[in-house]
Amino acid sequence: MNPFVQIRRDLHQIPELGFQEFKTQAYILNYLAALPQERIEIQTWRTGVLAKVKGRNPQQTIGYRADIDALPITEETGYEFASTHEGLMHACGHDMHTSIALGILTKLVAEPIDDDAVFLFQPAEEGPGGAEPMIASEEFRAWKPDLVLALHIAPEYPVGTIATKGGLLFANTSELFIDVKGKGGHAAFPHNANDMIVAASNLVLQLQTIISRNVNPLDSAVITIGKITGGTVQNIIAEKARLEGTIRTLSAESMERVKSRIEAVVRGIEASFACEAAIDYGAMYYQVDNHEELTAEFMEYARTQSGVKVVECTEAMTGEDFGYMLRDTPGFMFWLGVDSAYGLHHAKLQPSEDAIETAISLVSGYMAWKGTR
Ligand SMILES: CC(=O)N[C@@H](CCC[C@H](N)C(=O)O)C(=O)O
Repeated sequence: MNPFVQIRRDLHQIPELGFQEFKTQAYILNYLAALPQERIEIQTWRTGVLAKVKGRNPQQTIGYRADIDALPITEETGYEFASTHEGLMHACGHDMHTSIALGILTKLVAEPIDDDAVFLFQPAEEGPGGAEPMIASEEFRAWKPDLVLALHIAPEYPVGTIATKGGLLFANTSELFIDVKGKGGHAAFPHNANDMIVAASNLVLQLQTIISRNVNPLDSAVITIGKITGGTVQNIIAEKARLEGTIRTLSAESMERVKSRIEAVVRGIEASFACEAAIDYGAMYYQVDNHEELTAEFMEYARTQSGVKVVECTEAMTGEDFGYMLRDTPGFMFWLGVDSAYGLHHAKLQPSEDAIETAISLVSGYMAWKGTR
């Protein structure tokens, strides 16, 4: 078996949430410690790792970023190597991302290039966001790359296909938490209470009218409420309820417009249900804006590689805090086909492990081509 498939399986068994990636960090550090050390320098930052592979005659630093955190999902893959952490799963492919990054790094240690390469094993992509504070850290600034790249697995594409485009690739995101508080009471006497289950249900539906009635149909936006909690038992009117969701827009300006409409709708719910409501926007991610020339150059390079099919895709409403790295440093992200019947954030996501070798060979080849004179 390809050693990086085994690494992916090891990581798959120990999924951890953002900024709690202690075992994952230890795994990465152990792996790096077992490599020949002459060209490697290592720093840790919170639960992340930064690893430099020194080049033979460096004129620039090429950055490669992999996110390492997991999601609060109970796995249903039936894998022999399923998650051993109850309620947590690598359901967004970050186990694949991390093993691929270790594979590329290993290749550059064995076959050094001229330029320095910095590998950023970044915590907390799913939330609350590790890229922005990592960029601000002394550790990152000491090794700031001149260009940076990353990939994300794509269940909908076959293995061997990569997809990307210059310019906007992923949306602006903002988490959304809304708490409503009314008056609880006996289920039989609704007129003596203010039922927050009914208020929250109305709110969910009214939020969707922002997308259908307030956003220009030619400018896409998404509001998804992924979780509703409230109440205690079936025959007590709920005093409180909480909606948890996310907002996606194609520009920072439409994010502001959507938020101002959310605030108006929430004020309306307060008035009509005689309740109090509080909005918290949680973590926000800046759009992933691929550098036009570097992306075009990478796509051209990838087209010359046997077994690689390059697709020019459209932008997607997914979010990625890698957008902050690209706001700071030129570079790009691309989708890596992994051919899974179940999509990202699904309990049955099963990315094809054949894509690990494809990605290691494509990206290490590109970095060698870009970083050797
Ligand atoms: C690639 C991917 O699936 N990224 C996540 C990023 C989540 C950001 C944040 N927690 C939010 O929900 O807004 C995504 O859901 O797109």
